[in-house]
Amino acid sequence: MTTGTEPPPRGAFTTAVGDLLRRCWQQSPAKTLTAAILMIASGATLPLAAAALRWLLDAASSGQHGTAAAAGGVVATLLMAALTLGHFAHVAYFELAELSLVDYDVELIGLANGSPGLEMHEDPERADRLAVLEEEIQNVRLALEALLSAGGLIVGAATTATLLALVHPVLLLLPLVAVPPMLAGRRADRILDRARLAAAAPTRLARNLFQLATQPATAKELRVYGLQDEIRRRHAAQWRSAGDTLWSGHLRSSALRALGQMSFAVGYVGAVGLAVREAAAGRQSLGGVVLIIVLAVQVNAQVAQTVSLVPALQRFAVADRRLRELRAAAGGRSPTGNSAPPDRLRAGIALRDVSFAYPGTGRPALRNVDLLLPAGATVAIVGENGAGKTSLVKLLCGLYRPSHGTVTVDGIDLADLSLDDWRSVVTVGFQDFARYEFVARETVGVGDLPRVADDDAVTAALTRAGAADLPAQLPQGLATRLGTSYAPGTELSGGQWQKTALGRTMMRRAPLLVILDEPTAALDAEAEHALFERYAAQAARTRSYGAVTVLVSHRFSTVRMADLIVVLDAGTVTEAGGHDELMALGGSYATLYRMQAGAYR
Ligand SMILES: Nc1ncnc2c1ncn2[C@@H]1O[C@H](COP(=O)(O)OP(=O)(O)OP(=O)(O)O)[C@@H](O)[C@H]1O
Repeated sequence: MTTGTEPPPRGAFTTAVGDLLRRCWQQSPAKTLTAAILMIASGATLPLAAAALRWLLDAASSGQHGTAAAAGGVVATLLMAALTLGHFAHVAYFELAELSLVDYDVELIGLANGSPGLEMHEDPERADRLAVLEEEIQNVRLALEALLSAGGLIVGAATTATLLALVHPVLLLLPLVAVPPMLAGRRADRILDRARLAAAAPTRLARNLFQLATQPATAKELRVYGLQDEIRRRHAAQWRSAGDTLWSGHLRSSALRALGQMSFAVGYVGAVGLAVREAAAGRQSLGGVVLIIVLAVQVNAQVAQTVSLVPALQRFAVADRRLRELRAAAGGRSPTGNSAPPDRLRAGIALRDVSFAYPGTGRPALRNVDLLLPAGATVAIVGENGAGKTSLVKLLCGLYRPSHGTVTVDGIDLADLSLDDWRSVVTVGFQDFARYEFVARETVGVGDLPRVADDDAVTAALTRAGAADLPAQLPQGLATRLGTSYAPGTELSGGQWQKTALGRTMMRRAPLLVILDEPTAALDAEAEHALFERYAAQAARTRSYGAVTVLVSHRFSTVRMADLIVVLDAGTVTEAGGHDELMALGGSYATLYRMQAGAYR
């Protein structure tokens, strides 16, 4: 992967332009053609109007009044066309850009969530790139306008060059003085790109802090701990840091652009001098002199426009390159196999010498784990904070691949399974479950998308999850819109949100793996115990087809019912067995169990 601070590789520019045009064409061929024709036509009108002006002046100065009147009509028509064609083109490409923007957004959502694993979200470098890209891709309207204007400019510049060559060949050198501003513009843009990338991390952090400071979920803690000023201070510091970086980037790039423009100014003064000398020597008519002065002004405008267009196109080329890199990264890592999972488990899920470190950390979260989750068993995983319980769950879901060792499902390596198919038979209640601000029915129903709107299925899932009372607590039952972040709805308590998450885990009809990774923290010990009993009862039902139920909890009193209890410590399995077996062993499980049991007495 190239870094964002490098210039776009050769060909990136044409690839980006090709990509944009292809996307526009796919959205609407008619609008793409209309916008292109109108912009190109508007590019030729001004130089042609200058030629018509010369015709008008020469005819008028030689007393040919009829010809002068006809030329005047042509000048007026061309000027009107120059002033209006761009506006009509604008109507066409504006809608085209909106359509393309939606298309880019859809692709970005797909890329952020499309990789089989979590790399896109948990690798800070890629998260930064995604944040920059989300912002830059919004410039697609400017890029499209720049691209169409560039088409018009090419036609305009060719017409202008032909007219200049006809008057005096040396004037063809005029566009050459456009080269330094263009080079300066490219360099200035690279400086700006580097500054944007450097400012991405503090900007992201500042936005996080802003959300932290404004979300209802955190409002209580901020007040109790008196964190408002601290968060405000940190937020301001991050914005300042991002702002300073961007300001310095803008300053340096603007200075460079101004320097480039100066070189054109010198060329323009030379062209006007030449026109005056030609007239003084009697080698040019009045019309010819005016043509040189008008065309030189147009060359100036064309160059200024080119210089102003290049950054928009370059920025777009950089964004397009980032998009390609993200596409490659999303498709390149964690490729998924295509074997189908078994329809029932016979042996179970086995971890063989599994070690795992999160990308970029080098510090193993799991080390040499050997474990069999037997078919039909209820397995409890216990361990201190940071012991590796959630990491183990993520590996079981195929959200990450082990750095070493294998996870097999009835002997089939998880890496060979189609992850989509595997996940269609896995259901998980995560510790940090999502709060979908949909109507309640859908918030639960997304646990089994084909039945998202099936009231009976949702009600049955809530009942199995011990949350049958939830719909009655909502003003419009399952039709109640939940949450208040985006639309007026009903805010739920922490425990109620948790119930929606638990309901989701009960939506799938015949899962092979059911995981509860501490989604019960908002429930009291008694409620958690009752809930785990439900899951154990559910496990008895699913045992017939070998489903494995995994419960992660810190509450030892509720995990004792599991068939197998696994104790994790600093990423390794230190004890595994049934409750009685582990109590007899007298190890850390027995000690912690007695401690917790004592606390409840
Ligand atoms: N996304 C991540 N990137 C890098 N390191 C991580 C990430 N998530 C967890 N870790 C690290 O991996 C180790 C194991 O974390 P894990 O979340 O698996 O622990 P846990 O047993 O589930 O803890 P808890 O009981 O607090 O939920 C910890 O050292 C943690 O800091």
